[in-house]
Amino acid sequence: MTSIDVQDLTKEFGARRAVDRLTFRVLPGRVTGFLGPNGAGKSTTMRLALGLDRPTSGTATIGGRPYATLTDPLRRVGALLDAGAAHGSRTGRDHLRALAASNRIPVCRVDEMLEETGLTTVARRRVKTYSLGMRQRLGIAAALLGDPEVVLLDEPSNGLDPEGIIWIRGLLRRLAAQGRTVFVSSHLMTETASFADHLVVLGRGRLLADTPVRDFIHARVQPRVRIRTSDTDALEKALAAHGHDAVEHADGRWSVEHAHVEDIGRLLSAAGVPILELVAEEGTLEQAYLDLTASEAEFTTSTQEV
Ligand SMILES: Nc1ncnc2c1ncn2[C@@H]1O[C@H](COP(=O)(O)OP(=O)(O)OP(=O)(O)O)[C@@H](O)[C@H]1O
Repeated sequence: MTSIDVQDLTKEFGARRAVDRLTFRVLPGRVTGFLGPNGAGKSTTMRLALGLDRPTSGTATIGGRPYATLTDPLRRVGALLDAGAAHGSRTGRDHLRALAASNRIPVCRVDEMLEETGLTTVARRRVKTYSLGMRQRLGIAAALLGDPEVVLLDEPSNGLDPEGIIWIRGLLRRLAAQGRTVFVSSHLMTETASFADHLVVLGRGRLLADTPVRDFIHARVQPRVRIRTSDTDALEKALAAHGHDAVEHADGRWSVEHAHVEDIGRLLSAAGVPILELVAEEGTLEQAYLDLTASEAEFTTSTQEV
């Protein structure tokens, strides 16, 4: 099993503590979203995990070993940190061929990855002529070239157009379904909610949450049910009998706060209330995240969710 293990990790830049006694694990078979506002320490944590920077204290290991000690690291761990990393005067294809050659990766992977990332038609163009989105795709192709078990991507949706964003979502889901360990940083909530199963949330270098996305939302945002009926008296009576308050809106719909659609649907059905519309209004990751950061002061490492 190849997990990423971060243990009591701290990184200081002069007097500034960018990463503060961070402990979490990123497990295989799921996409873990790495969230936090600008400057929270996400990139620094990824750089430490990849051995690009030295921790002040603590450890970050991959499959139990520091990245620097891995043999054939590109075949174990694929990373996208900076899409500008490719040499501008090389073609995209040559960039990948050079990486394959220096990492003992079969050259057939180059064309496969160009295809996978939608770059086949521009593969013979120099990288300096690429758009930001194309560079991002090339960075992802490079990360996946060695067929790695562990994938770390820092803001992979950067510069991608809507079609690219849909593509990356599918790609991340596929990588996790293949059993890989997929760790993806972002500061875009809706985007992260669309691909992540699990979340690690940072605030000012500290761990604020390490929890499944679903639990993260449910713990912070109360669900609501919206109803439309042709018999409002029966609706109000049935809800009141079960201790629910219904609020009528100008458009004729009713809503019930703090309620699950399964419960409301069942009780209205049992009471014979005609239902024209029944909608679950689940909280969003954005609402949950804002709730968390608003109460950030209450969170310490002793109350973190694991
Ligand atoms: N090489 C460095 N020297 C000094 N300070 C640094 C260095 N790298 C990062 N920092 C500081 O560490 C903190 C964490 O930065 P980091 O880039 O890890 O955050 P981030 O969560 O990735 O943010 P963003 O979403 O903006 O990329 C910031 O205050 C940043 O200014």
